[in-house]
Amino acid sequence: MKLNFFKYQGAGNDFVLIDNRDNTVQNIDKEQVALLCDRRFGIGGDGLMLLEKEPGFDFKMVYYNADGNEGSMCGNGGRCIVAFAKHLGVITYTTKFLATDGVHHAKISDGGEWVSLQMIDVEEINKDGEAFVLNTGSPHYVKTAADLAVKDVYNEGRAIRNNTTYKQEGINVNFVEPEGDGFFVRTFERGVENETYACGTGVTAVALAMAKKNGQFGTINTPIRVLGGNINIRFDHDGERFSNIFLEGPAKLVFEGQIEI
Ligand SMILES: N[C@H](CCC[C@H](N)C(=O)O)C(=O)O
Repeated sequence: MKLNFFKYQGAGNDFVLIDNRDNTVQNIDKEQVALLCDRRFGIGGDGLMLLEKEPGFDFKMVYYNADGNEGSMCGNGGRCIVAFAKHLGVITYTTKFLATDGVHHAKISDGGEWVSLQMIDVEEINKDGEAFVLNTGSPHYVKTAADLAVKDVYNEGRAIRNNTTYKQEGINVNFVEPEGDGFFVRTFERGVENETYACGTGVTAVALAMAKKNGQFGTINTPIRVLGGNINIRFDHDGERFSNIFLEGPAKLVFEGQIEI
């Protein structure tokens, strides 16, 4: 099968995107997705997305993790597929699309490289020892850390992701340290099974967990630095519920090409 692909990155979280409005990609298997995402034998990416037609929506986002398993919601992927939809002429500056966790609204800047994506509302934040556990479309573990720049995120994150509590379903592990008027965050991602340069649902989880931890209510704006750039999260917190959550950051086309699989 010959595929035309587009490679995007959002704060260094990178993805292979395929326009599947004509349904040429059907029953893509785990090995094929993993090969496309492989940085040595394939194109390379933290995940792969198909942009598909969906009645009542501008498009549907189908997301796979780099290991080939169909993943849950991907925030940076969501921002990249919005930029891709604009590039294809499917949308102009605003959109309503469907993803695995439900309906998403998004807005894209004039230049088409800055995307604000609404995330699902969150009510439940649990504790695991000192850490926070919540689902922002994907499951996340959030733990504060000191000297994050030199932390062994790969080994510590992998150990948490594979402990008896999380081994079966997996979890994304985020370490956070205060920085300026926001935070610095590093994430070990399930499905990539490695540290990535950014994780959108992850930084969203961090922003909400830190607001809960610090007792912040009202409309909150949280700037977060990740290894691949800067992301902003704004949301409302009424003490019970987090709503109007927006994940904002860059989404850029890197290159496009054709590959035979
Ligand atoms: N990189 C993604 C998360 C992908 C989800 C995945 N790692 C999982 O939970 O299976 C993001 O920007 O939100």
